[in-house]
Amino acid sequence: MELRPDQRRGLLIVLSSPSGAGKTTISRMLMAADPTITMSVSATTREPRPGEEEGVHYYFVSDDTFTQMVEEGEFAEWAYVFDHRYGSPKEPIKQALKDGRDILFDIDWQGTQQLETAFGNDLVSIFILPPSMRELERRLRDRKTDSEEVIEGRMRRASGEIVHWNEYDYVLVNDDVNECLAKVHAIIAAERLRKHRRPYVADLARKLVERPND
Ligand SMILES: Nc1ncnc2c1ncn2[C@@H]1O[C@H](COP(=O)(O)OP(=O)(O)OP(=O)(O)O)[C@@H](O)[C@H]1O
Ligand SMILES: Nc1nc2c(ncn2[C@@H]2O[C@H](COP(=O)(O)O)[C@@H](O)[C@H]2O)c(=O)[nH]1
Repeated sequence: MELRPDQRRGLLIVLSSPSGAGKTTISRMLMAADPTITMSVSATTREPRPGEEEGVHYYFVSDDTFTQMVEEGEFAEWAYVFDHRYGSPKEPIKQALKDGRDILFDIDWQGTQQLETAFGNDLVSIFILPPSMRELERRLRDRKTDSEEVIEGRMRRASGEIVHWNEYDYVLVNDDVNECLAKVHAIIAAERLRKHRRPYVADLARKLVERPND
């Protein structure tokens, strides 16, 4: 079959950060700017926040349902985060890779490690740092979605997430959100051009060498 110049493998794009650093905000801006990217919708055992919709932000499931999903091998990765379980369904990932579409994950470091093991070269991982712990706490409070107890728990666990920064391909500081978003766009644009994702260039180079007079 003839290869098209723009034909390439789909990309798994992972965003991780301590809670409140801005991955959800950046993911939504990215999706609005580039509708070719699909968001991976996780399943979680936590309660929905005001405004969160079933099947859009998460699949909200009971503990028993989550256990059943794990046992039936429905997750590409899953982990305990902040006393709840969260997992990325496997099927949409397989479909996206097959169709050459990019899929975006807002997951923690444990999930990133599992996806890296499973998908290796198809994954690009980005860690987002807040400019300071004080600003991280301000953002969590300003969001007004969590109780004092939840905010304190997330702040206590922030450094446990941040220590994994060096396991990621890229590390960005989300100070000005538009600047950070522009850097995420630049990373994705460059990653899409990497030679191992583009069978056309390998094929063209081979033909140019084999048939220099064509
Ligand atoms: N660069 C920024 N400057 C100021 N506020 C920001 C910035 N980026 C995000 N925020 C705000 O910080 C709050 C937390 O952001 P967001 O919900 O995107 O974080 P998160 O990393 O996805 O958190 P979680 O892991 O809990 O889902 C939101 O109210 C968001 O509007
Ligand atoms: N390993 C996974 N982590 C996930 C997944 N979905 C979300 N998350 C991470 O959980 C925390 C908390 O999220 P919140 O929506 O309750 O604020 C955050 O760090 C997410 O990145 C998942 O499927 N797997």
